[in-house]
Parts: sequence; structure tokens; C-alpha cells
Amino acid sequence: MHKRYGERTIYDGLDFQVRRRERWCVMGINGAGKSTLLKLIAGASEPDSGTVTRGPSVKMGYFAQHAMELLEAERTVLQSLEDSFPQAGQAALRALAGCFGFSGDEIEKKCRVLSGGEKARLVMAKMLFDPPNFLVLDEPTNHLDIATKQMLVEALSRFEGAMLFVSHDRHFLAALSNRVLELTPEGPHLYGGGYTEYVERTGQEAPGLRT
Ligand SMILES: Nc1ncnc2c1ncn2[C@@H]1O[C@H](COP(=O)(O)OP(=O)(O)OP(=O)(O)O)[C@@H](O)[C@H]1O
Repeated sequence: MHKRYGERTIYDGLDFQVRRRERWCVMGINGAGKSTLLKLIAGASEPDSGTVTRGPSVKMGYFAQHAMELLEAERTVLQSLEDSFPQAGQAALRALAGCFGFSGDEIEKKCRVLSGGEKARLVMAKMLFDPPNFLVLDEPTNHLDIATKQMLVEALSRFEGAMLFVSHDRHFLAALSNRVLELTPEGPHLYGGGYTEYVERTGQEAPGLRT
């Protein structure tokens, strides 16, 4: 596919495939087009030419920072889950909230008072309730505290579907990736091993690593 913003070419004939059980981390400097790729794959943006094709049984879950801004301010955590899953029983939704760290009265908190980490947890609870088999995650650990991040890494390491993600967290990259897609000015570089092997082989860490 081809994608440009005004004069700026982001992809000039990118050809890339994610197969079952592959877990791709997408690396590149600021502005390399990481988030754009995830948006294109998730259908949140369209290529100028070329196509994005999803397998017939693919059920995608997409996490992006803007999803946190879309939570309705005056709805509580529980109401927000009920709005997303009107068919689900209260007990199931309370259990779901509990799994994502909302205990006791916390499910009565309105979305407008939630911290960044709490919003991220609520968005993830919604994304994972009806499990997808392909996760597209744009910096999912940005607002998470260490305990929640660890919980997410453990949960995702048991996830059997495919993944494509952008992260600046070394532990997240190392624990979860088995493929590396590097977006460079010369074009994409595909690497058939995970992040740890990539670092061992190239001697380079991901640009913009935070930990
Ligand atoms: N809607 C848009 N209109 C114009 N330019 C855009 C738009 N979205 C992204 N860009 C530009 O396209 C380039 C790629 O953006 P993208 O967000 O994909 O980069 P990224 O690799 O995810 O960067 P970062 O690491 O900073 O998050 C950037 O230069 C960005 O400013």
C-alpha cells in the first residue's frame, strides 16, 4: 500500500503480512509511521492506494490512545461496560472490572475522574471481554503502573492470537514479540525473531525506549 500526508510519503509500496500466532512489534523513530500502520490495519485510516485485507475469521481488537478520550465522562465504569455489552449480566461485568483492577466501589467512579491508567484499564477490559484473535495495540502500557503492566504482559503472553504492537517498553517488547518490523527511511526491515534476538543480533535497542 501507499500512504502520504501532503508532500510526505509514509509508505511507498509497503507489503506486509501478519499470520496466525505471529506477534510483531513495530519499531521506528518518531514519525516513522508506526501509528499510521496500526490505523491502516485496524481500518481507522485508508491507504491512498493498495489494500488491507483481513482473513475471514479475524476478529480484531484495537487499542489506541484516542480510545481513552472516547469514554463518556458522566458514565461510571460499570455503566460504561454495560453500554458496551448490553447482553452481559452484571455479575460478569463486575468480574471483568475486577480482573482489570476495579475493586469494590471503584466501579461506581465516573469516567471523568478516572486517571490515565484507570481509563486504559477500562478500555482494555472492553477490548478483551469478547476475546479477539488479533490484537493491534498502540502503546498500551503508556499510562499503566508497574503492577498493571505486569498483569497485562502475563495475560497477553497467554493470548494465542496474533498481535501487532507499538511499545517503548523494553519488558513488553521482549516478553511478547516473536517478530520485528522496523520502519526505516529506506523502507521496512522484517526480522523473523523476537525483540531480544533482534537486539542481540543488531546490537541496537528500539528508538525511544523508555525503561
Ligand atoms: N492525519 C495526519 N495528517 C497529516 N500528517 C499526519 C497525520 N497523521 C500522521 N501524520 C504524520 O505522519 C508521520 C507518521 O506519523 P505516525 O503517527 O504514524 O508516526 P509514529 O511512528 O507512530 O511516531 P511516534 O513514535 O512519534 O508516535 C508523522 O510525521 C506525522 O506527523
